[in-house]
Amino acid sequence: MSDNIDTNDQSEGLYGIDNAPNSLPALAACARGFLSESYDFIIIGGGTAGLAVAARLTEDPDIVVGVLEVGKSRLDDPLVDTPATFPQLLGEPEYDHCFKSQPQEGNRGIVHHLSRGKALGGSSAITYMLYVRGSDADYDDWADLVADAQWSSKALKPYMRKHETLEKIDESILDQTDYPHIGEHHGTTGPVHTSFNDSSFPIGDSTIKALDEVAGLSRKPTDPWSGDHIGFFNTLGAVARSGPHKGKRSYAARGYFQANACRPNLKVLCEAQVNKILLEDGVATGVEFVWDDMHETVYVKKEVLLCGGVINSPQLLELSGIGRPGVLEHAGVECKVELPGVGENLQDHACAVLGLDLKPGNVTLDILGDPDTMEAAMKAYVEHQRGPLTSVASTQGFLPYKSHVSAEELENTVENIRAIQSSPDTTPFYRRQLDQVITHLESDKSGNLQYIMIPAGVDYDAIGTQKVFPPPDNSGAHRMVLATCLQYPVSRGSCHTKDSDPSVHPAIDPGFLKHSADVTVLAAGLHFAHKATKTAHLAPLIKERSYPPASRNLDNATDREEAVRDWVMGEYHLIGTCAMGEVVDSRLRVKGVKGLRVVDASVFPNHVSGNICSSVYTVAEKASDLIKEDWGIETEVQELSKLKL
Ligand SMILES: Cc1cc2nc3c(=O)[nH]c(=O)nc-3n(C[C@H](O)[C@H](O)[C@H](O)COP(=O)(O)OP(=O)(O)OC[C@H]3O[C@@H](n4cnc5c(N)ncnc54)[C@H](O)[C@@H]3O)c2cc1C
Repeated sequence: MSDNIDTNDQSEGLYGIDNAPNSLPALAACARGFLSESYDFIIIGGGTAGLAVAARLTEDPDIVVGVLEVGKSRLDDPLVDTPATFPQLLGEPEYDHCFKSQPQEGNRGIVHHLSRGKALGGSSAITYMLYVRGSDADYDDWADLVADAQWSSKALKPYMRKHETLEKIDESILDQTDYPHIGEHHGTTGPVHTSFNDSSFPIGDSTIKALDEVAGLSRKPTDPWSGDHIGFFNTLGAVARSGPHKGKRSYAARGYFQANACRPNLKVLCEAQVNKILLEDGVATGVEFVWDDMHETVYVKKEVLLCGGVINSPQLLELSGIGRPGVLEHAGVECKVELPGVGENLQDHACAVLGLDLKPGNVTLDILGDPDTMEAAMKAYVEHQRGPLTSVASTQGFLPYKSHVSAEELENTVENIRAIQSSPDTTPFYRRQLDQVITHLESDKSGNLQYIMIPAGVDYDAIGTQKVFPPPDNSGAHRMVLATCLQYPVSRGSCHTKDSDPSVHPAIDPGFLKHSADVTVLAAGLHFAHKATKTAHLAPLIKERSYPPASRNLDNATDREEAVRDWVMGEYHLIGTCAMGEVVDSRLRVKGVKGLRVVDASVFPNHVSGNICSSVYTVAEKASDLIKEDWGIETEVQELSKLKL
């Protein structure tokens, strides 16, 4: 790790203030308090991106920002703060919007529960906290799609660093072979703290060795956060390891909001549901919201910034009359701005899994089912803010699809995709996206497939309730899951409002396995993972495979594809429903409307390889500078450009 990282340095002032309620003056107690201000910017959604933008814009004391968030503040809620308790948040309406998908035809008609954070901090409050970045090619793809070099990997790197504080690796990790990192690609003063677990399971090391062996890899990625993450390693988590929030989740509400909650020019109203963006002559002038059953209106002096996330941002555009005319007519909403891309291009990373029961003597998080061990873990957490309750599932890595298949198989997969490109129904945008997917498939360096080892069991019947990660029981059994996740899907879904009533959830189709090329690629990944379980590093540790069932012979190609069709789940990485290039321009302004931008995961024009929260923070940091530039507010761009990258 670079010597210049001082994790105790809180001088930036973005982190680590007292958490007592009276230290959060920016949190409005009621709608009247919120409405007593007049705002330059209104931000819809105090989530991952929304709070980042609010923090950056209010660095200028003359800019007044109001944030409306439908969820509650969960600052100091132990279920949010304690990394190991994240599964308990999923499927709980107090924390999760609990969306449901349309039946997924590519996946046996299954209806998926789609978690989205409903809290100050949004989905960053309920993630499993893996801190991963995309590869350089991903952001260069964005820049190509929107014809704007400002979105290239080179241009975004300062923003990757800006949101992060990399913490020191724990001294108790003696063998650091699988913990690669180089300081120069990491931030030292950002609001989001990232760290490695302070303990590890031997099964994680065995898994990395097994995956390395089957991949034929002898090298480790130099720094998987540098833009090249091919290979297997222990990843970072968004968990603080020092300071007043040691051992807790590091997320937008903590790093971007709480740290700035004394700013007089920032107001946040929670439990406020925005129902509509007001448009006058093509200009966004304010929003209508409901708080405690009261309908309120707030007007804005400069811009409305829509940060409602990948489901609610397109829904709100449509409820406000911006979108595809047929969709709006069907929902009973008058069309004010025709914008056919709204709600289209929905993508997620679909995952297939191998469930493995381990032989006695192996230890996973299931150990927490033993009351004595749990008591010891709680003690370590309460007294020292460390131990298994502060851990994330860190064993993971990426490989190119090309490394898994023969030249002929690769060609067949590519031909299958080219067939879509030649269809007259394929939009020019999708055609160009598919060019990028093909380039990734043909590359030796592209992370088409991500592998994640979860040291715990999964309930395969719970996909519709999101209770897929059951609490550990006291049976003494130890289980692990090896997930294979598709990073550049060909399939596209959509998210459209069904009704002019904002409380009706939109129709959400994540499009899992809609196109057979996605099944082919995932099945190749599943084969690779299956082979890893047969190596001398893993085979002696495994009692039996619990999933897919033994009736699926994973040495057989047809069975592998059927196994993928039987069960996939999303990686919670929904993106793209207000895509840059289609719905917003490269300055994130909604096309055909003045005074309205979208800033959240919905603007990603195409998918990236890896978990996406870091990319959302990066987009928000970039957007903040774009907004500042457009309004003549001083930015840090010059200062950033001086940083050595
Ligand atoms: C369960 C889960 C696990 C994940 N795990 C990881 C992980 O380990 N690593 C990783 O990198 N990524 C992970 N992700 C993905 C990542 O967290 C999200 O992609 C990212 O946080 C999305 O940020 P956003 O700003 O687009 O939306 P959000 O953070 O969801 O913010 C949207 C906000 O808008 C609010 N809102 C919506 N509608 C309205 C309205 N009408 N009025 C007022 N407020 C509204 C919402 O309540 C929410 O707070 C995970 C996501 C989930 C859901």
